Amino acid sequence: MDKIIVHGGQPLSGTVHIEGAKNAVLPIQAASILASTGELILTNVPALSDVFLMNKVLSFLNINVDFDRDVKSVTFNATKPLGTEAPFEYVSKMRASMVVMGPLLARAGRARVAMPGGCAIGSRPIDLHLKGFEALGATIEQHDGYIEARADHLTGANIYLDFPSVGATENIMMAATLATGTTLIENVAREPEIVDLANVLNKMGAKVFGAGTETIRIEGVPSLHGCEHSVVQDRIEAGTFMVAAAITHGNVLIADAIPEHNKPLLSKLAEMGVDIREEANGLRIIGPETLKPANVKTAPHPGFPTDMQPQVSVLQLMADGTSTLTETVFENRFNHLDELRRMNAQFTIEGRTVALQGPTSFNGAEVAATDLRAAAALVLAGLVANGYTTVTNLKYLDRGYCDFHEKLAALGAEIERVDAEIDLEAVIADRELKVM
Ligand SMILES: CC(=O)N[C@H]1[C@@H](OP(=O)(O)OP(=O)(O)OC[C@H]2O[C@@H](n3ccc(=O)[nH]c3=O)[C@H](O)[C@@H]2O)O[C@H](CO)[C@@H](O)[C@@H]1O
Ligand SMILES: C=C(OP(=O)(O)O)C(=O)O
Repeated sequence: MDKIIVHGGQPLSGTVHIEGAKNAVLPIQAASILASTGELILTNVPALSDVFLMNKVLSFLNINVDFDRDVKSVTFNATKPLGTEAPFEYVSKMRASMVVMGPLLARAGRARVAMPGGCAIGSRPIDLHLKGFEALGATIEQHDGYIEARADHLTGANIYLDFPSVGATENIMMAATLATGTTLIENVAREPEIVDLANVLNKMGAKVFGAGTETIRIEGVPSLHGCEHSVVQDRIEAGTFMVAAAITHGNVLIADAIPEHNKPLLSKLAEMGVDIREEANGLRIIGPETLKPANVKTAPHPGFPTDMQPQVSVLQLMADGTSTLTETVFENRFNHLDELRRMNAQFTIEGRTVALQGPTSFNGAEVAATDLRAAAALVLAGLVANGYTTVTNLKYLDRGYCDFHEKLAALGAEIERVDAEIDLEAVIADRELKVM
């Protein structure tokens, strides 16, 4: 496995292009199950390990999947009879493979999916998904580490989610597209990725109304067909580069960023003294000399995204004073802080809130990613650290960031990705030779 080596201290400048969103493309890939005629053709698909894994799950279900990496496009053909089982081998590697359950149940009347475990950021139960399927008329059984849902046919129902879960909203919404009658789901997730999924389903012939609001209504239809769709931009990747520009006193145009999707982050950046300029083709982020402290609390959309919490903790640690950060969505999403402590971060955690003391003079160190956004946060800290930072466990980074180090290098960062076996000293010696 590779590692990233960053030599901190370079201000970033230039333009960075944002990929299609991981959290939009994964459920949309799963939606291909619903197309009993025609092909689903997706463009703006990011080349991420999660995307490849979801393609493997779909191939296992007997769907033809053709990924053309050069043009970032995937074509799905689900017209053959489908398999109905997503095995442990896949689900254990990626929880998001759970979203095949709703469409499989709707299309094939049966879905057997390995029980997803927890992960580094929390226990992540799926009770809301299952309650939704039951309300639509499915019977659920759990044995031998698998969850099995069955229904001869699904019938529309009124469903209230105790929490606006993204995955449960997607799974139930997809199941309901082929149910008989009307389904009303209340207290649903309102993330831009939910809206993107609803847009695809409607292009496929579904009747989904209200995505992006607290209530989604679905009028069931007998069948769905293929269509073409370009995946929405990744607001979390965009936000990560915004933080990179802000902490390095940089001047970076985040091309194709969608300001409405990043409102909570942009509002915090402005509060902290970052200069934000809306331009014709994106958002320009100019980092100030001194960042002001600000308090952040994560919440479901349109609240501050938990997927930006680790990255924003680095921003807060760079601010001139103490900031608080409260995580309300996941019960264990502060793992990156222990690694940042090894780089000289000072903080105190009390329950779900951490008080971060800035300004931090980060020191380079060898640190290990514990999850996807932790990996990004550690690279960000490396960009402003004194000396060299080595970030290991890049399998997490590759789940959600495409060409991350190349994009940072193109903005002026001194960053390389090398084989884990290569010594830091050898990388430094090589770099000094190149500079001479
Ligand atoms: C692939 C994808 O889109 N992943 C995103 C999705 O994950 P995911 O869909 O798993 O997140 P959810 O919105 O479902 O989870 C949010 C919270 O609800 C809890 N919960 C969820 C379902 C359930 O049945 N019961 C339950 O208690 C979870 O444990 C968690 O504490 O939304 C999260 C919250 O914005 C993001 O961090 C993830 O990046
Ligand atoms: C937590 C995340 O993803 P997942 O739900 O796929 O683990 C994330 O994207 O930060």
